[in-house]
Amino acid sequence: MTLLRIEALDVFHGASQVLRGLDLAVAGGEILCLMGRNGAGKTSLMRAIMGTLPRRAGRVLLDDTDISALPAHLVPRHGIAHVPQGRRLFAELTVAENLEIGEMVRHAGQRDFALSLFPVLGDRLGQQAGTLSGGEQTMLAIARAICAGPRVMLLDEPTEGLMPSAIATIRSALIRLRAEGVAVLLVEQRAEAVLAMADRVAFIAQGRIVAETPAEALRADRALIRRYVGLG
Ligand SMILES: Nc1ncnc2c1ncn2[C@@H]1O[C@H](COP(=O)(O)OP(=O)(O)OP(=O)(O)O)[C@@H](O)[C@H]1O
Repeated sequence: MTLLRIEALDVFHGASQVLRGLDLAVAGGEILCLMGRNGAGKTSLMRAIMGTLPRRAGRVLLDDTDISALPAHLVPRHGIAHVPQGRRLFAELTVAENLEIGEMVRHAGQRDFALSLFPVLGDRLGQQAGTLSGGEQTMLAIARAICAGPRVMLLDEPTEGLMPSAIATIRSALIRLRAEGVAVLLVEQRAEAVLAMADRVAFIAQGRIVAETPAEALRADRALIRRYVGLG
């Protein structure tokens, strides 16, 4: 069942239009990977869903409820969590304090679940977030998002630049979230990662979705990825 639906979204940066009538839907229990060239509008889409980038036109629906009019700070309370590029942790605060900030969003009682996905964080609750390794910081950003009890999770290239062991842990966590019925929208550029996780793949170019396909079709014919990313 569709949890997140984006309809005819127009977004501008100043005078330049970065999303053009963009439509996209993500179901609960689905990992949808968004692929596209640099500057295609992937990050802008995530920010527009969260309301941190203004929308000129179009709607964002969560479970058929229009949340477009909500101020950005209320969007997470409705169950959409965002793990942005750069993670936006509170570097001076401890692991435990960062998790508490996630919990304050919805009091969802998800801390133990989040820590079960990333046991290393449980061993480091008193450590300052800024002193964690890159992979651990990404795990903390995802764990903090999970603490808010999301039904929809947006992640912007979470495994970029990480070691294979951290990537594997994060991948397992996203697969667990899918099993819990969360709708996962993942910006991911590397074909291997997409093929390992995605149920469906949407390709964005110049602010529009130019193709959508079951990941199965890409697994059967990997050359399709290059063709689709080159579209537009
Ligand atoms: N703050 C900004 N001010 C003006 N233009 C911006 C701003 N942020 C992004 N843009 C422009 O909007 C377009 C879409 O950028 P966006 O970051 O959404 O793309 P992206 O697909 O996420 O790219 P990348 O893979 O490089 O992160 C690009 O042309 C970019 O130059």
